[in-house]
Amino acid sequence: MLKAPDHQVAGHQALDGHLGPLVDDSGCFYKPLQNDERGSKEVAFYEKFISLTGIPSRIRRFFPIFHGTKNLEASDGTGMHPHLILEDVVFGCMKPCITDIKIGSRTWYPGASEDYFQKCISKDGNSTSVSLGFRVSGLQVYGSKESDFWKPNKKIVKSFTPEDVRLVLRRFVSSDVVPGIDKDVTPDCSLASRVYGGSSGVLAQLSELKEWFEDQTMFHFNSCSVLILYEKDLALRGKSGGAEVKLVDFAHVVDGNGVIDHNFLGGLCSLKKFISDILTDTNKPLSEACLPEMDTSADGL
Ligand SMILES: Nc1ncnc2c1ncn2[C@@H]1O[C@H](COP(=O)(O)OP(=O)(O)OP(=O)(O)O)[C@@H](O)[C@H]1O
Ligand SMILES: O=P(O)(O)O[C@@H]1[C@H](O)[C@H](O)[C@@H](OP(=O)(O)O)[C@H](OP(=O)(O)O)[C@H]1O
Repeated sequence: MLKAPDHQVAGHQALDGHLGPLVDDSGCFYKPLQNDERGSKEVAFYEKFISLTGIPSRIRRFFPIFHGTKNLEASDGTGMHPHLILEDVVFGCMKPCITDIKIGSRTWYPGASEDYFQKCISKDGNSTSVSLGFRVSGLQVYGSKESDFWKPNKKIVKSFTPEDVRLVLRRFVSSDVVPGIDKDVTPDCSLASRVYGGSSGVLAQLSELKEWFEDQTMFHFNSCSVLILYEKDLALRGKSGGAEVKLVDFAHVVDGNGVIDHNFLGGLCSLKKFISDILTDTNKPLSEACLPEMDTSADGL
């Protein structure tokens, strides 16, 4: 039985008669091919990627497993439509905390139409992409109580300033979540070392990915996202929470032509620095930690 995903945080959604991804109960995520060349470009990327023999498994694990394509009844009611069959990276999670972070200070790609280029330039400049080299595209965070949950809407996410991003990445690893706009609550970051730290935590995974990006010149991952996810209840119980970093959205990947993807690499370095600052701060007494200034102008924070 196919249904809209319970834990999607960004992108096109299969709600209210729109075309969006579906999931089944055996761990597959079906992403509809977008009707323009984006869909076929994403399929071409996955096909090429799985055919390459030189990519080590420590890097492959960052990519959802690809099982080909299939015609399925589209979520918008328009009939059969081709879908990518991907591994559902949150399959089996009960309370996954997830954030989708679009990497790169620019999201346009060489050869894009003037309209697309202008759209990207505007979105990049009006978000943290240009200033930070990445932007948060969406997130959901659970708290320690059953009812605690925060999934800010698109409008709020789009208004995030660099300081908001600092705060959000701290809230993401705090035991309690304050939904909405309570600006007086300082995130406790009590799960930071379990989720972001350690030999298999988010920072270590980002470092592994960065090392690959310092060398790989096959692809340029324009407008691609890093998903960071972990299971809240496990982390609250003192475990790592199975923290994982995944890459998604390859509709604008182009040939690297023997040049490193400095746009992606720069964004990754910047994200790593944000995460490592949180880890450094959580190892300091609170009085010495560089907590972000609360931005009282941003609705929803
Ligand atoms: N393989 C996957 N398993 C589980 N969830 C996924 C997977 N791929 C994507 N998602 C979820 O779907 C969201 C959107 O994914 P993606 O960026 O691929 O879609 P899109 O519609 O192309 O987005 P955009 O509008 O940014 O181009 C992600 O933020 C994530 O929540
Ligand atoms: O940031 P938002 O508001 O969620 O906007 C979407 C986001 O920029 C996507 O990256 C983009 O898809 P592409 O990157 O594939 O162009 C999509 O374009 P679309 O609306 O034309 O599908 C936008 O709607």
